[in-house]
Formats: sequence, structure tokens, C-alpha cells
Amino acid sequence: MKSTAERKASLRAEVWGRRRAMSTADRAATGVRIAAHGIAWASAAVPPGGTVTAYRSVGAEPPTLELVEGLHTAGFHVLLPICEPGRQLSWVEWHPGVDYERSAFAPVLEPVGPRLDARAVHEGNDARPPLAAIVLPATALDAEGRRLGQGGGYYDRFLARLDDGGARVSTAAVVFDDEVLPAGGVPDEPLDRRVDAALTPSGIRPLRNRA
Ligand SMILES: Nc1nc2c(c(=O)[nH]1)N(C=O)[C@@H](CNc1ccc(C(=O)N[C@@H](CCC(=O)O)C(=O)O)cc1)CN2
Ligand SMILES: Nc1ncnc2c1ncn2[C@@H]1O[C@H](COP(=O)(O)OP(=O)(O)OP(=O)(O)O)[C@@H](O)[C@H]1O
Repeated sequence: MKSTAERKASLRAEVWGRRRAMSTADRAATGVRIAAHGIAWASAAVPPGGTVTAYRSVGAEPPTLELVEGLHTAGFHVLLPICEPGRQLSWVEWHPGVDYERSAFAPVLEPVGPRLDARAVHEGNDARPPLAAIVLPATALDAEGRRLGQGGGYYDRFLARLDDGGARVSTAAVVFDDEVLPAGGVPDEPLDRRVDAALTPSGIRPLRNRA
């Protein structure tokens, strides 16, 4: 019997193999569609001018740069993640022309600017409303909202801190269509947080995450 960690590792390897086999042109073509569906989803989940987190895709991930730009153009405050020690995330507000630096902890690019912790993001301030929605990365999802990430547990920790603060924010994880698996297809553990929806090139798919 394989352990949960082993099952997660083999599912990650399988999905990443498929992602790397996709042509650059085919992958890039999905960016506009992911952006259109993600903006429609955020417009329903977030009040006008509200705050949403997203992330900047790298490599073979489903492309999210058009989504980040589009959310900003639609008038939302868009926050991108920074990996901090202890596998915590902090957040920097994105704006056009922002500088990026290679993360100290992961092979991703992070925007340069003042950093906000989970509490600041949850509470908001005069200039920036409290966080209302989260667009997050995933490697695979299942029909009940189980999410397989990159294995750092960064988002599980962040979502747990928001819950502890009493926040209720909508979550949509970005994957390619064939990465949404039948219920039980993603192995999970007690600390794993479920997500509300899959954001794929073909649309938003609500997931049953209150099982
Ligand atoms: N674009 C993006 N930004 C993100 C995340 C993410 O998944 N994607 N994260 C989500 O938590 C955090 C960073 N965590 C990460 C942890 C490990 C790896 C990593 O080792 N990636 C491998 C590829 C995956 C593989 O082959 O298994 C690599 O590029 O070598 C990437 C991100 C925050 N920012
Ligand atoms: N709230 C938490 N507090 C402490 N440890 C946690 C928490 N959530 C997850 N972890 C730990 O983090 C590690 C990685 O978790 P997991 O494999 O589920 O990451 P992931 O969701 O795939 O990654 P990511 O969120 O970075 O994309 C595991 O050892 C897990 O027990």
C-alpha cells in the first residue's frame, strides 16, 4: 500500500510530465481563455474595486499573466504571493511594470514592493478592501475540491491562517481541463484545504467542497 505522500508524488510527476509535453504555443493559447473565465468568476465573487490574490505562472504551469493583468484592468486590487521562511506566504500588490525577482525559496518570480502578511490582507485598510477571493495554483484537483499543489504547503498554511482569522473567501485553483479528476482522485490529508472551483481554459467548474 502506497503512502499518501507517495501517491501525491506520483500524481505530481504524471501531471508535470503531461504539462512539459505540451507545446509552448498550445500552452500560451490558453492564457486568454483562463483570463476571461477568471475575470468573470472574480466579478461575481469580489465587490467592485475589491481585493483578490492571484499568482504569476512559470514554466509549464497554465499561463496566468493575462489573468493578472485583466484583473487589474477590471479595477481589482491584485496581490501576488511571496514565499517567506517557514513556508508562509506574504503578498505584494501588482501594478503594470512592477519589477520581479527570483524567489529565495522556489523557482518562481515574485514582485518587488511592500509586503503584507495574512492578517493585513484579511483586514484591508482605507486604500485596499479586505481580501474577497483567491486564485491559486494547483497541479490537480478532484470533483470534491481536493487540491494537489507543489508540495510546499504554502497555500494550505495561508488558507488556515485566514480561517483562524474568521475570513470566508472564495477560492478558484487554475489547472488544465484534464487535471480535474473524479472524486477521490486527489489523495488528501487532514491539513489540506479544499477549494471552491476549478478555473480551466474551458471555464469555471464549481467543486463540491463541503462533503
Ligand atoms: N507560479 C507559482 N507561484 C507560486 C506557487 C506555485 O505553485 N506556482 N506556489 C505554490 O505553493 C508558491 C511557491 N511554491 C513552489 C514550490 C516548489 C516549486 C517547485 O519545486 N517546482 C518544480 C516543478 C514541479 C515539479 O517538477 O514537481 C520546478 O520548477 O523545478 C514551485 C513553487 C508560491 N508561488
Ligand atoms: N496548516 C498547516 N500547518 C502546518 N503544516 C502544514 C499545514 N498545511 C500543510 N502543512 C504541511 O505542508 C507539507 C506540504 O503539504 P502538501 O503536500 O499538501 O502541499 P501542497 O498543498 O501540494 O503545496 P502548495 O500549497 O505549496 O502548493 C506537508 O508536510 C503538510 O503536512
